[in-house]
Amino acid sequence: MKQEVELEIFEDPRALASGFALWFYNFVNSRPKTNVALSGGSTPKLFFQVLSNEYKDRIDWSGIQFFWGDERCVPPDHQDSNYLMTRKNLFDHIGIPSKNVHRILGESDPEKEAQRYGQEIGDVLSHRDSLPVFDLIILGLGSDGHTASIFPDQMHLLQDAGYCQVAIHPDSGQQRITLTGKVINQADNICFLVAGEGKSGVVGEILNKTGDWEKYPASYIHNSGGSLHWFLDRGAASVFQNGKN
Ligand SMILES: O=C(O)[C@H](O)[C@@H](O)[C@H](O)[C@H](O)COP(=O)(O)O
Repeated sequence: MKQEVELEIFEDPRALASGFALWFYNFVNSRPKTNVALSGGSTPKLFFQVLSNEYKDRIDWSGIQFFWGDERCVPPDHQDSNYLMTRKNLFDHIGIPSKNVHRILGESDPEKEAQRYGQEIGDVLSHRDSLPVFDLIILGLGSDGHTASIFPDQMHLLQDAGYCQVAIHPDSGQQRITLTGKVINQADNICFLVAGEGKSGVVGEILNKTGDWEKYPASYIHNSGGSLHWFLDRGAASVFQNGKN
């Protein structure tokens, strides 16, 4: 079954962050409770800043359970930590109960933590077809086609039977913990946030199914039955829109 992609294109990264913040506000306010998995990366950072500046008092934060789609295997005060980025740009500015923040313990033994976090997800979320269901997963896209921490040389993580696994960044060798493709694709809503011309080639290939699209993990993210949204800025959308690749 071919899944429709809902696409929104904004002028620049800041407009994209504002547009997605409005979408997020409407989403969480239309439901009593939300389980969301966050992403690392530069666009989510802007999105968190907009949320804390403009939506701080307009969202009932106690109704949201925050998880992560991936984390770097570093302590929570390390500059590479996705948790630290979220804390600094969002949690430090809003009233979020600590029981609502389900962080990946990047400082723990990676294999054990992947197991533990998978168990935590399994315990908190409801299930469909024996898999936990996120209401929303926010994803970024690397210029090599990776998403969460599923890299092109580790495509097996798309199909892995676990909920979480250890991944290795192909260039730096840094260990990561990532949700597997099965859990990502079980989400009710998946939102890619992608900004910048540097991503335009890979975005064009994935959305037009041209070139090397089959080699990119992000090409295999489609939540059967759910909604798949791509939020782009003009730079990231340029090749896709011109149909140049
Ligand atoms: O922790 C991470 O690094 C990610 O979750 C990763 O998948 C990221 O979203 C992309 O690499 C895009 O990152 P940018 O938005 O910074 O380009």
